[in-house]
Amino acid sequence: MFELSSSQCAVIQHPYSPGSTLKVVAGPGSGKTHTLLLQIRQLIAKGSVQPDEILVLSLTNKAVDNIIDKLLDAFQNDPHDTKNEVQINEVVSKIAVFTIHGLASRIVTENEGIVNIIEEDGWRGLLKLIPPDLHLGQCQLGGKNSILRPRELERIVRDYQTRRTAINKTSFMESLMAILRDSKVVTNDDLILSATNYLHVKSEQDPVSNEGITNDVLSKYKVVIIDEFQDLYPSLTPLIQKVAQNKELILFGDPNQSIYGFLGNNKLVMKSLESARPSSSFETLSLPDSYRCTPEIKSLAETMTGTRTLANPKSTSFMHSKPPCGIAPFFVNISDPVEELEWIVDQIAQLVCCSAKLSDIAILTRTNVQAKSVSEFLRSYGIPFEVLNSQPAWIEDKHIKFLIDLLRFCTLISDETNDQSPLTQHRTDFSSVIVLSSLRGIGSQTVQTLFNQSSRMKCSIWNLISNTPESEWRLTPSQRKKIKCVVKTMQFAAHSTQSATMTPLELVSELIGIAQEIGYSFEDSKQREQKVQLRERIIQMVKVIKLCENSKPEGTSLPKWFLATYFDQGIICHRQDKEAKNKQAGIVKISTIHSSKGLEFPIVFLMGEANSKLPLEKKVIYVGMTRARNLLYINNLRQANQKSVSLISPLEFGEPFWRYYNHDLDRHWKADKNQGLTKYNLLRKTYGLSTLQRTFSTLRSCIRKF
Ligand SMILES: Nc1ncnc2c1ncn2[C@@H]1O[C@H](COP(=O)(O)OP(=O)(O)OP(=O)(O)O)[C@@H](O)[C@H]1O
Repeated sequence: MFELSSSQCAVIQHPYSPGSTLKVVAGPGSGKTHTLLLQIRQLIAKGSVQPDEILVLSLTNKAVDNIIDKLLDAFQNDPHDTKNEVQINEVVSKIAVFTIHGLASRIVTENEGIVNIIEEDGWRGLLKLIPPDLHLGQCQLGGKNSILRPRELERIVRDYQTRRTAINKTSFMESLMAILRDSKVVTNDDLILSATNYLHVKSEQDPVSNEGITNDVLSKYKVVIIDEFQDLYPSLTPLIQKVAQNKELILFGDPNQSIYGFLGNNKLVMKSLESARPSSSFETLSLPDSYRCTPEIKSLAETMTGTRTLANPKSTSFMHSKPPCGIAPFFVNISDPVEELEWIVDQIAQLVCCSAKLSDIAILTRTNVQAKSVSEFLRSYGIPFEVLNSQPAWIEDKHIKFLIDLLRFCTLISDETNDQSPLTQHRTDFSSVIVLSSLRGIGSQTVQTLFNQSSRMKCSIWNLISNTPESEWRLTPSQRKKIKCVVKTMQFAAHSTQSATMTPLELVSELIGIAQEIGYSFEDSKQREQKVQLRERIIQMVKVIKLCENSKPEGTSLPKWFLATYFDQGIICHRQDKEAKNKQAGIVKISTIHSSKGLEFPIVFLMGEANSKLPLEKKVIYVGMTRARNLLYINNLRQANQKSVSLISPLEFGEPFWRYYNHDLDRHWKADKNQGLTKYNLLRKTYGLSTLQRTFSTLRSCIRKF
């Protein structure tokens, strides 16, 4: 365990003070996350607050993942703590760590039941409702050749809601709005707004006595810690203010790493948080140290992006920084994308022949598409890799998404069947559209006809198909037959999936069975590799349902609790898997820069243009560059005419660098030049590098100089 700097100690020892705000401004690699974790530990150790009185929030899953990942370690490494492992686990499990949207979702679900947070899939489902050749004012939405995309429909709906466009008030748009309203379909912004309203309404009801997350937020939590404050955007401000009311608010972040500026101006949020409390209760501390990047990397990152280094106005102490490593970051200008990837593979081969492990290396890209092509390229060489997603992969899987939609549909049907009040009626509409439009043999036309007929009859789609005789459905005989089969299965499923005695595994098996029975096709997972992947993701889903089973409050059904919390619970499982993966032999990490935020790697290859003049882009580049501990390669693809820094092969870095490298990573190091070269030759054979012209020339020059 390392010694804490005086700036870190100042934050950790900061006394608990209700109603105050502490803002900790910390540069990359200054130990922000580490300090945040130790501060939580200290607050509990001093008895200022109990573990279940601390709420930690962040905007991204990645940041939450990172905190959950390290929280247990921080407590286990406390030399003064005499608790055993079980007791430590218990303490850590009481600390609430959520994304802001995860917290909002829990509050809203607790108060009004299941809500549908609409994402791309949801909009895609709604697109199926649009009749051919539908004209709305200036816009033509439907038609055979319509290329309306989910995002465009989202924009049209938003504009229509706010009456910003000249779209006529048509019965179609009104029915679409009704579906969204009655099915409680919300966007992320709506979710934040509703959660804020519930907190306002509940805080006015006296006394606050009931159990649940809303009351925990209002009366139990004493300290609210927000990590990565630079990611907050204005529409979150009212919720944060309400959540932090009367509590100590601690904000950690780095304005230079604000890469979500496109969501809104973070400075406005910080201003309103500052002005909400008297200035005497607002304190700013900074962590100016730099434990991660070599000075070579840090100063290049600052010069290239025009970032100002953090000063520590309050501290007169020595600023901690790593000593120089002697190797400056490399600029590599390769104009051909394939050549660029070939070059990276060759460098990886050389690096692992020296002292690096495959798991030390990260390739950071600007886009997901670029990350995908890098992963395909590495796969073709047999190089093991892992793509770091901002969300656990199972949640992103379209088949799993369907199973979740199906479970939501079953649960809502069950509610609608048991409660025919106007509030519950129509809640199934959105799910009906999403589920029906994903089934084989049920085309957009069938969904549109049912939607139009139910709108005219002023009943829900489910009500229409489950309660009226099939002869009244305006469908063809074959369409009727299919819908009849869906209704029959779903009526049974609405009952079976809600059974209190069902185990998580039984629940998922039941869902898969229902999906197949109603005509959902898992067919694109026919290939062995995809089948294995889907099976693994289904196992993930079962694991998360198991976690939900353990944390489920009394009186809430498992499906409902899962639907409300699977996102956050999924992150916990993601962490357990990561631990298992880390134990495997080394794997190269591939990630977009956005998903790499908060992480660090000994060696980073940064792909894409690095010389942008746009302020937001500069911040993205800054984040990418500062993920590297020791070696940074900037593949400045679009700047092919810019002069490259002359490249040195890793095999030529020399002993002092590799000694430095191993010391930095706390590894034992044994110099052996020849072994490195032999290994490189072996790798060339294994990965087929010898087929590459370029590699040959690098290799030849490398052998000559060795
Ligand atoms: N006092 C210390 N002495 C030595 N190393 C430290 C110290 N504090 C933190 N570190 C190390 O510095 C590295 C960066 O720490 P951490 O990830 O907490 O930084 P961060 O400020 O959260 O970075 P970023 O803002 O880029 O996410 C980690 O490897 C951590 O173990």
